[in-house]
Amino acid sequence: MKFEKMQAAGNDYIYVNLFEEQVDDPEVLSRRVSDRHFGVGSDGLVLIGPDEEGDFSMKMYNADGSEGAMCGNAARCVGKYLYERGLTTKKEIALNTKSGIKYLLLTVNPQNNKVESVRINMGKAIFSDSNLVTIPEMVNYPLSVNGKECPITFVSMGNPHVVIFMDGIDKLDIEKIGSLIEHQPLFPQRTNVEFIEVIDQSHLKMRVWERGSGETLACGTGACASLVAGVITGRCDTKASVQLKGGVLEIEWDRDDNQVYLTGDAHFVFKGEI
Ligand SMILES: N[C@H](CCC[C@H](N)C(=O)O)C(=O)O
Repeated sequence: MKFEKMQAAGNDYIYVNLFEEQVDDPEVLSRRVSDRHFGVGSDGLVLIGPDEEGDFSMKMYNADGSEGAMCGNAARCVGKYLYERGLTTKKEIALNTKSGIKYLLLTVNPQNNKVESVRINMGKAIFSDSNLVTIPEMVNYPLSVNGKECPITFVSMGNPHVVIFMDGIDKLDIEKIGSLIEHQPLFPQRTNVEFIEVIDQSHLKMRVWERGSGETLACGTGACASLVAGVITGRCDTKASVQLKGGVLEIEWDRDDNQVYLTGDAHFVFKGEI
């Protein structure tokens, strides 16, 4: 099976083109390729395929094999893959995901015809979803973690996110606290967790603990959820740069229409065959 490894802000996935390859058990394949010692090494697996409703489809799996409904960093990589590998000449692509159709806008360098950045309409930020969280509208909700009260804000971007504003995120024991929150019974499908330091109104610094993959260098949906949580708790503007371990993402929330936009780059790392 042929694959390509791509990364966006250091969030790396193995990409398989279903127009050419067949994948029978994506959950097993994701666990196998993601392993950084016994596999290729990635945060998960992404499958690119045909679609009846949108132009193409994207499916994403975490490193533990669980399926994620949406992935902002992978969606940008898929845009670059589709254009540069010749599957489309469109610069506006409707990508169908488990959380609905997302619209991608590619910025292409006319000199070399390479995709320099991708802007995605990530859709609505949702504050209550009984499938994802048992308490509606958790804004600065005092969650008890390890016997300590920790104010959390819940935002779904199609997938669940818990946002925590705090100082000193560099020193945080994210393995411990991230995993504890991921598995809280409040979140029936587990949750992604973002730790945010507010630099100023338009600059956030973030570390992320991803459901099913552990700490990753970036999370697009997480950056969107964090900006929205920052706005509703009065900490930042509706447009901000989010600095992650693996790069910077630009996020904008059109509050009137409740549409969140994510912009950032995407890169090929290598091609391989297993
Ligand atoms: N890294 C991804 C999100 C993966 C989410 C996944 N961990 C889940 O919801 O289970 C992003 O850029 O949006």
